Amino acid sequence: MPLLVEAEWLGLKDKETEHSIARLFVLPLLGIGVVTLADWMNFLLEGDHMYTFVLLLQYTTPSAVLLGAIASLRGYAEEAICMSKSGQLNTPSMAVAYPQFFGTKKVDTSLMVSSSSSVSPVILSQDELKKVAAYKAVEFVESGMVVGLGTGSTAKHAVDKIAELLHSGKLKNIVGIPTSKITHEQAVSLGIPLSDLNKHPIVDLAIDGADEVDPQMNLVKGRGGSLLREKMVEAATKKFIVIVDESKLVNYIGGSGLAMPVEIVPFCWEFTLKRLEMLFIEAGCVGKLRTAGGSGGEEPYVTDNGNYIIDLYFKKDMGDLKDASDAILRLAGVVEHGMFIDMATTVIVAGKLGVSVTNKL
Ligand SMILES: O=C[C@H](O)[C@H](O)[C@H](O)COP(=O)(O)O
Repeated sequence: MPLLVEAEWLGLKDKETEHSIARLFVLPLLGIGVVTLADWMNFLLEGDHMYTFVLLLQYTTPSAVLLGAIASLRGYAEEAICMSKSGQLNTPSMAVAYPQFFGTKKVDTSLMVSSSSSVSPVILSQDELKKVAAYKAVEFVESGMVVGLGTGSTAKHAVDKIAELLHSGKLKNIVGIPTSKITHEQAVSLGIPLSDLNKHPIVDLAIDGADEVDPQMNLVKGRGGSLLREKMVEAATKKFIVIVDESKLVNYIGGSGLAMPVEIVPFCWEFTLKRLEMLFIEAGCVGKLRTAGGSGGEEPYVTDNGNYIIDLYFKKDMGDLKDASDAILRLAGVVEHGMFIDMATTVIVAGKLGVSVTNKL
């Protein structure tokens, strides 16, 4: 019986609490009830107390309940969805389970069925979802490729996986182009051969996270401070795969209410901040200098390129994104902004109901 149903009986709202209560209390009580009823109706082997005991044990221990939930992974499916340039979604074309995340050799793939089956109640943490999206993206990496290595907590999983495949010999002759100093350090520590855009001006494939993804696959990036190098590398790539967990999906750019970063030169940054706010006065835009470090955390955050970041917060939709982009870039003092408009070719979203792969045609 689906766990969600029991949770609904209890009138619970929070999904993780629902699932925990359902797994740890409701299901065991139901199990006891079913076994007791079966015993009372003489459905069990008469006089075989050990058999009854084992049945009760199976249905009441949390680990057994958890194993049942893991088995229900068969409902965890992936949909490959094609999206047209106009942003219309077409019918899902394929469905498989999460082999790369749970997938270790222990997974019984015979349990995997299509996404049209039941919805799995198994809860993944946000970091696990990021890993699912990242591992899926790495399936697109082929030997001999020049690969843009993104920055952030999601992209980090992709870099780890690429290194693992290189060491196991499943991938060969990969050249990585890191999008930040921190990714450079990670890749060096993992032994991934690296280069740069000077030597490799054309990148085959880039994999990176994002802070927001809108329905047209436009992005906000740079809350981790790496937007400039990311944009340089990802503008030079043939295929740009964005990897996110579902919390990053927004109806419109700026729609999360969180920062849209703009990298600026430090010179007279307050002047640039005010000019940025003025551009979007109708959208209720407020700008803040990003700070980090210092004894009180009040020192300006300095990017890998020696610049500052102004984080813009919008109360309303900023309107046409290309117009907004042009207006920002026309301001002297602005180096780059974190809107990645029409750049992603594939978006991989890992959510609690599965992972979707959306390609821009
Ligand atoms: O500057 C940071 C990058 O744009 C990241 O890709 C972005 O902030 C997403 O990071 P995360 O995967 O940690 O959410």
